[in-house]
Amino acid sequence: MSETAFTAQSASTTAPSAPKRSAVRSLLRLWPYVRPVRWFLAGSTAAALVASCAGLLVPLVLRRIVDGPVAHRDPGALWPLAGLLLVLGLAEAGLFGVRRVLIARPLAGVERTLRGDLYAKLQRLPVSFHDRWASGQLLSRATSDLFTLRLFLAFPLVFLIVNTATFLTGVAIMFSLDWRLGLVLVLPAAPLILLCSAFEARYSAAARRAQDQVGDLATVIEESVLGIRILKAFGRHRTMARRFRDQAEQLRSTELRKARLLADLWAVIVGLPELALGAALCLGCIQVADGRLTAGTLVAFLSTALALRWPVESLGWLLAYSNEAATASDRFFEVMDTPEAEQPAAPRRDAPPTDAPRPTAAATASPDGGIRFSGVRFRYPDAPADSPDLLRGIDLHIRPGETMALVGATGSGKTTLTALLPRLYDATAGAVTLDGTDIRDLPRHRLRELVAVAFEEPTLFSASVRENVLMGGPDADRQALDRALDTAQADFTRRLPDGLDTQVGEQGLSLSGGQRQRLALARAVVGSPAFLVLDDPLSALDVHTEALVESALRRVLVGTTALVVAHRPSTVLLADRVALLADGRIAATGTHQELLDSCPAYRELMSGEVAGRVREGSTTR
Ligand SMILES: Nc1ncnc2c1ncn2[C@@H]1O[C@H](COP(=O)(O)OP(=O)(O)OP(=O)(O)O)[C@@H](O)[C@H]1O
Repeated sequence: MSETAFTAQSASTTAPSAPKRSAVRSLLRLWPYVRPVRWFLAGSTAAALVASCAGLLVPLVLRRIVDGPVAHRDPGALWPLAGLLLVLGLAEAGLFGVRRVLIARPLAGVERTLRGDLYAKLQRLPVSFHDRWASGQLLSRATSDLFTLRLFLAFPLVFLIVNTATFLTGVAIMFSLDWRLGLVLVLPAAPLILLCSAFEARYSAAARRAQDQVGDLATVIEESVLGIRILKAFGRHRTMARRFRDQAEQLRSTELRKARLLADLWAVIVGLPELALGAALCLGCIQVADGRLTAGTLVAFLSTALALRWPVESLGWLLAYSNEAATASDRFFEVMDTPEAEQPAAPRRDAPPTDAPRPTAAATASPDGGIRFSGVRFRYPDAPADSPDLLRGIDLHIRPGETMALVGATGSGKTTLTALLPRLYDATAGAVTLDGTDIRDLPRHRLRELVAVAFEEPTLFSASVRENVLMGGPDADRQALDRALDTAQADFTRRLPDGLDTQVGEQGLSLSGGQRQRLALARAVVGSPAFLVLDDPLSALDVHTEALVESALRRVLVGTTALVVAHRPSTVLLADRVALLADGRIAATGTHQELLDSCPAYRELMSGEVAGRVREGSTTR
């Protein structure tokens, strides 16, 4: 992978965003995931609803107490009513507890399913998708966004329903107690509704910005952690810290904007009903003084109004959280809706059966055998529109059992060409065949069995040495594993504290570059692949180890058809023939000596000391 490619990748810190849809529509898209737990959700909502309504009965009991035992000075009649209050309180508390128990486990399951689907989708999406999306954006979608969705299903969704129902029931009770006082209290509803809809539009824009900024921040943190050595070595940690601070500052501003919006809404949501309550209190007192209302009814009315404070005041928080959940849902489905463009094509009529025995170099000596690129063109999806294709008609045949070195100037497209073979990218025109079969006709798993790859940048996973190597051939036995480690001169692994069971840290950070490269090479050869792609696999090795690996690798290459990207003459020497890539085409092929004799561009590429060393080396092969 060239430096330019890295820059392109890391620069795309903000993921493409989808068209805006309403919060309700965004949330409704979650229905397929919620459907399996709908009865738990309904049960939980019902429990909360009954609990809330039990709370609303309290003012009615209070009215009886005030107009009965209190007005008539009859303490004896108080006990049954006090008992009833106690039962109502206990029922309310108990039912809210039941609600939580009912919903906790099913919703954890929903979150797990969402996360599992997102992860599977990320695995299926083509490499070009990952080139475009910053990893922090994907990380934040898989973690904080899904957490937001679970919390929304557990609280705001339930309480939006419960609080609305409680509010309507409470208003009905207040109107039945005294319609004039009821009217005074519901008057602020109209401006509140208008305010809420204005709030929704503004808040959802801020919520989207904040969640995207969290993703950008995660990208900066991830890059800083992975690139800590480079940052320290170049003394760039302050620059990165400044970038982090800037991003964190932007996020802080957005969060403050959200808080301000919420505070404004909150002030009105709390202030208006308080004013209405004060007015109702004055009016109620006048009515009691006039004898048109009993004291008990006024107490019941005011208690009901106070009981409705939480449903009304929580509205701001519920709306805000629902908006964040709608944004999280949008962000989740932006990934899920991305087409997996590079679907396996329908097998062609002349395609071999997928369970055909694994071809070997010896068994495939037909003229069509080996690897053939025919008229292959390729351009990256995000390449500038006015730029020419990177590969502009590649015609190259690597015969069965042959090792072909691919050389070319830096940035000429060597890595890109090798990436077409395991279909990390698909050619935009032309065809690549393996033993005569178009690679698009091979199921992915079959293709990956046939072709093994070792990249210049060796990536290791947080797993044992054994697991890392066996990724290249899960069925390989102990001898095959030992052979692969010997080929890659990776006997250092046996001296690690736990031998092959030693965990190598994230990205193999605890190993040296050369050690990682050797493990990546062992991974490529462990499955005895029919076709091998090596992208400058020995670049990090010292001269002595390189010579040892080369001599062992020659024995492996005899049995496979291989394409080896070569920057160094010593790597060219591994090959039977060399292909020169220039201007998006194969400019020349031949043995190293033939090209040196006949191709000035090749001579130039291998000029000076390099050519001399190669010539020397070729005589010793
Ligand atoms: N993922 C990508 N998206 C867009 N453009 C890319 C991507 N990867 C590479 N490129 C572009 O393709 C060109 C060829 O890159 P490639 O890595 O194939 O070259 P190379 O010949 O292997 O270079 P080197 O010898 O330096 O490794 C680069 O100039 C780069 O601009």
